[in-house]
Amino acid sequence: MSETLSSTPLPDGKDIVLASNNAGKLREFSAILGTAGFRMIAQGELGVPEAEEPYFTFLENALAKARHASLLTGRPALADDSGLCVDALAGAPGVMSARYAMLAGGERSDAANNAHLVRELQGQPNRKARYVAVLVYVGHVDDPCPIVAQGEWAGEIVDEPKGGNGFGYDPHFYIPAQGMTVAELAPEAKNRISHRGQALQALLTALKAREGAV
Ligand SMILES: O=P(O)(O)OP(=O)(O)OP(=O)(O)OC[C@H]1O[C@@H](n2cnc3c(O)ncnc32)[C@H](O)[C@@H]1O
Ligand SMILES: [Mg+2]
Repeated sequence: MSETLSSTPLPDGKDIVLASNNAGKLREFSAILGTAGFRMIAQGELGVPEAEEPYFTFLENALAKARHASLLTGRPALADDSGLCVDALAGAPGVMSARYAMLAGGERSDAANNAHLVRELQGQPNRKARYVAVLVYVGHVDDPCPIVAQGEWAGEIVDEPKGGNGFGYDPHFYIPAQGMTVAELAPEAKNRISHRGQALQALLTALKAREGAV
């Protein structure tokens, strides 16, 4: 394996590198895992550049991102590959959620992705969709037993954006049970019930068991 970016061991064994550059995800990770006694360090703070995400499943991309961060830092790493899967679009944008508009010749931004999504669903009565998050934790780059956790959250795509919270597709992702879009939900409410929140709770249980903390 190649040189790590930093060889200085951290004093606390509970430091985990968050293998993500998405500020929205990092906020949600820190809010949930911070209260569980794990200190999160964003990979950007350690100089880790964006990893390649060449695969067609969330699982493979998440594993690639976690290994990449662990390889370059020499530390445990946690990655999240997630996205929006729309029934009427055969599961698209799926693993391409972050690059949806870009792959159609537009820019890489939440605004462009949302505009592209609304266009693609024009005249389509079936609005069912779900968010999916797959989390992978590796204790080290060659960890033969990564911890994997998955969460899903069902909703409907609405044309009119509503709300200012969250990130990504949240202003267009309506949750019938809540009667509002995810961007209208308080951040704590989203973290409690979201795809990422569910996956993180499962991951935490497994992580604590591995740490011998339960
Ligand atoms: O790979 P990293 O660095 O973690 O950041 P990213 O934004 O590229 O993340 P992904 O490759 O996993 O792509 C996920 C995209 O799916 C969307 N997404 C995932 N979770 C979401 C959420 O909770 N709310 C809104 N959109 C979400 C959003 O557009 C993300 O950019
Ligand atoms: Mg990405």
